[in-house]
Amino acid sequence: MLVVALALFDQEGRVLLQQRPPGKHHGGMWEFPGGKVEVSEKPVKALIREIAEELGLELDAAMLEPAFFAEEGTDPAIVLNLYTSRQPVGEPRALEGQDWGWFSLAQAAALPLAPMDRKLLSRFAG
Ligand SMILES: Nc1nc2c([nH]c(=O)n2[C@@H]2O[C@H](COP(=O)(O)OP(=O)(O)OP(=O)(O)O)[C@@H](O)[C@H]2O)c(=O)[nH]1
Repeated sequence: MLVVALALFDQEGRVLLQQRPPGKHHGGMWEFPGGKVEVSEKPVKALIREIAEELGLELDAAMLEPAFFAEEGTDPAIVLNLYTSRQPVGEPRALEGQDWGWFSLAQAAALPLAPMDRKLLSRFAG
């Protein structure tokens, strides 16, 4: 299964993270916003769709830079492709009622992060 996510940075170098809903897999843990790529969907299009659904932000493919990936050897295996964007995009809105915030890399590392998101975050710090 392919999942795409976004590390969106603000002007101060803080990154946007959101909290997964309780009751879901890794519920209550923090993650980069994003979601599953549907069959026949282009990964960048899936990311643009997910960010619009979750945060009400209209991104453009040209704003998205492929960064790192992480994988989990579950069945089915999950590959999480992370993109970055550092362009101003306006004020996010939590359209799914989720908690979210801007965090320095140190603040982000102190949160309870979903496992692949933690691996990906560490790539920025290192
Ligand atoms: N972001 C993230 N997702 C993970 C990790 N491990 C893991 O199995 N996943 C799975 O990857 C998928 C992420 O897609 P999603 O954010 O759209 O998932 P979701 O729970 O909203 O699922 P849904 O669309 O079926 O309601 C989920 O199935 C989630 O359980 C992880 O470490 N980080």
